[in-house]
Amino acid sequence: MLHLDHLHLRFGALPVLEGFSMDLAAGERVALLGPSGCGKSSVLRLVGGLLAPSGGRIAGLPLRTASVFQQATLMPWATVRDNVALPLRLAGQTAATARAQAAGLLQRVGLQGFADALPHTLSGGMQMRAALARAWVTDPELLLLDEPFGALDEQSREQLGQELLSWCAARPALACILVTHSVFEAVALADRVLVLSPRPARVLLEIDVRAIRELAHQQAANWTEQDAYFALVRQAQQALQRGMTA
Ligand SMILES: Nc1ncnc2c1ncn2[C@@H]1O[C@H](COP(=O)(O)OP(=O)(O)OP(=O)(O)O)[C@@H](O)[C@H]1O
Repeated sequence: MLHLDHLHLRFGALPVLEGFSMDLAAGERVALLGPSGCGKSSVLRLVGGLLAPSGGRIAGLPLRTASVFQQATLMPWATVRDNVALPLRLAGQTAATARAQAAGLLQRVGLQGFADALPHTLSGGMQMRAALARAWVTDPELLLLDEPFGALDEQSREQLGQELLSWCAARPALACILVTHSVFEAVALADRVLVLSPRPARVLLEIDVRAIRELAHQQAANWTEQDAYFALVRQAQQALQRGMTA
């Protein structure tokens, strides 16, 4: 579906990407894991059209793309429902239709009862739920997630991660790129993990989480899914450490 082909990006004299490539199939979740400042968010911003590459090519970008960032970035003066309804209003739907759809989504993310609240009256986790609802309301084909759970406590991270998985499970064609600092989150949420080098980012290691989970299923008697999970986490951690010391 999406092809990033030898992307180059500089900020002034700073080379951030020098020939970065990756592919993403429809329905696939790919996590980008890498040291701080290596260029993960820049990749997302290029895909989201917030930055233009100085070289290379982005092909196969779907029509409906939605982004969620570490900050919920809700409009402070609008109710939670109107925040979630905004993408539909911008797409030309009537206020009544957009609000009705937003209300359904708010229920889905556990924010029923908060539709008329202003964002500042919600906790960080609740604001992030609203931001996810705002992304989901457009029924995107591609979801760009930039450390969406980074500012949350562990329990909220876990809960929202599970909600994300169940949302994706109900939409088999939805593809996601998830930027995260957490090896655990990457392995738990992604189908494929790309471990990136320090800037300029290049792929040090690609882990196919699905294939290894499948292997664990086949060998269930002596290798559980939990063993596979920790093996993957160790593999990613070692690749990150090797990248840092290379
Ligand atoms: N608008 C900008 N102007 C100048 N430099 C920038 C800009 N945005 C990012 N950079 C620099 O580009 C590099 C890559 O930034 P980016 O945000 O993509 O990294 P990252 O891997 O997402 O980092 P982190 O994990 O810390 O969020 C960093 O060195 C950063 O300082």
